Amino acid sequence: MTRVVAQGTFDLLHPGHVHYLEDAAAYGDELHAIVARRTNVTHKPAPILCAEQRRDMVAALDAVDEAHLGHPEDVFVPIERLDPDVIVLGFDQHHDEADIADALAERGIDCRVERASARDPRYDDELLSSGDIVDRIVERRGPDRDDARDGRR
Ligand SMILES: Cc1cc2nc3c(=O)[nH]c(=O)nc-3n(C[C@H](O)[C@H](O)[C@H](O)COP(=O)(O)O)c2cc1C
Ligand SMILES: Nc1ncnc2c1ncn2[C@@H]1O[C@H](COP(=O)(O)OP(=O)(O)OP(=O)(O)O)[C@@H](O)[C@H]1O
Repeated sequence: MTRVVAQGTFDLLHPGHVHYLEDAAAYGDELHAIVARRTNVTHKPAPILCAEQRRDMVAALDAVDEAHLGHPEDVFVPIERLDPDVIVLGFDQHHDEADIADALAERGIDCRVERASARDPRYDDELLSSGDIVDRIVERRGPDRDDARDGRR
């Protein structure tokens, strides 16, 4: 049984996330997704949604066998617990394969590191970035929005 791990923030889910997780799942028999804690997302604006909601949405995807809240402090705690055969990084994830491989070796974890492919937009108006989705929401529903939702939540 080949166990695969994928990870990410997974704030506002989009087809790019689905592609990544399906790509990762193809590396083995069982895919575990680790959902980043807000405090560990320091390389970009913090996610809008809480970790539990982001975990639940990832868990609902067919490609994912189990989704886990990431460890608040040590990103290798879930890795040591799951003991995966493969860790698949996202196509643009800010982690270096060699650094991860070295960290795994230091911990005596026998696991290879792969990188998933990108999903390119299929439709003119497709948004394949959680951040871009947030930006569009602000643009269309923000304080100086033109399609005001008067009186509604
Ligand atoms: C091997 C690995 C294990 C990770 N484990 C955790 C974790 O336990 N807790 C956590 O908050 N984030 C964890 N992360 C996620 C990172 O914290 C980082 O925020 C995440 O990779 C965000 O990537 P993104 O910008 O693609 O969403 C892990 C990342 C990797 C590569
Ligand atoms: N278009 C895409 N194609 C393939 N993988 C993607 C795509 N978009 C995101 N991913 C992957 O999904 C994982 C989680 O990404 P993340 O949660 O950072 O979402 P994001 O949409 O990339 O966020 P943002 O664009 O706001 O940084 C990462 O490993 C990332 O590489």
